[in-house]
Amino acid sequence: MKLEGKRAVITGGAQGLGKGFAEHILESGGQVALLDVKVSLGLETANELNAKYGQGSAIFIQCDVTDKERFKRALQVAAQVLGSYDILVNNAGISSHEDFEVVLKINLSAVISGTMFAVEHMREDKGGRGGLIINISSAAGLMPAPMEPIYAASKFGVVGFSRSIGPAVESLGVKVLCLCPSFARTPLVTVHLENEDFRNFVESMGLMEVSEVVEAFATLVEDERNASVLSITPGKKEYRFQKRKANL
Ligand SMILES: NC(=O)c1ccc[n+]([C@@H]2O[C@H](COP(=O)([O-])OP(=O)(O)OC[C@H]3O[C@@H](n4cnc5c(N)ncnc54)[C@H](O)[C@@H]3O)[C@@H](O)[C@H]2O)c1
Ligand SMILES: CCCCC[C@H](O)/C=C/C=C\C=C\C=C\[C@@H](O)[C@@H](O)CCCC(=O)O
Repeated sequence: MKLEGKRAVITGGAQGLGKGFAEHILESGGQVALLDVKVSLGLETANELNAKYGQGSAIFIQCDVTDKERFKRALQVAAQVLGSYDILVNNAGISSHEDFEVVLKINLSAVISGTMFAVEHMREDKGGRGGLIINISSAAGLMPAPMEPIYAASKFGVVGFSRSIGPAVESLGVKVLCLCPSFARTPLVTVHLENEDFRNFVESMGLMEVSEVVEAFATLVEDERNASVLSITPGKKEYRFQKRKANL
């Protein structure tokens, strides 16, 4: 998909990878709505992006994606303010929490509800204009992560969901893509780097800059292969599960 003139909603867009994806869309001539629980940071980021890319290019909407009604309403507000939206990036995520169900709610359930809401908005058989849904999983959605088993469960879930729902919504003009980065330099990772074991593990895998993940995101969006899963590790970008069997 060419991004010029396209309108995107990005969950967890106040910082980190979400902010990086927003910058890429804006640089390509699109507009963005950032949804996040962090209100002052979200407003600050939207102001920064408007100053850089032109007033009206970015809006911020406060939203906790685990609250289904508010998430639905936030998407409706984004559609009203932007005119519509062509892309939803389900990016909001956390690594760990004392209550494992919170991790599953943010990292997996909200990806599912966001996808369902966006399909309803985009579906061509009900007057929509089609679109792209990009779900952010992780390398921990493709391989075991013994340090974070619940996180890994949520991210494996995102890969399985994206590969399954993509073919199911293709006839509606909607494609679902999935991105699986290994470690990147964002607050999600950097807050833990003082822990020596964690730091050693990250160093053994390598730590990407946000720009390397954004470059992979750009490839995924441009290629627009429905139900595809793109893995990005330092210096290596690779489509996984290439051979799709017939849709059952
Ligand atoms: N940074 C990495 O190394 C890495 C690697 C692989 C995958 N990921 C995934 O990429 C995504 C973005 O991660 P990041 O590294 O930018 O993290 P981050 O912590 O820097 O940013 C995540 C954003 O999500 C927001 N968020 C959290 N819970 C939310 C909720 N309930 N509702 C709305 N917003 C919420 C946060 O406020 C924050 O702004 C996550 O899904 C993460 O699992 C990150
Ligand atoms: C197997 C590949 C991993 C892929 C990257 C993943 O998506 C990103 C994860 C980001 C953060 C993970 C943090 C995990 C931290 C805890 O397990 C803990 O070990 C950190 C130490 C706690 C502390 O003292 O801060």
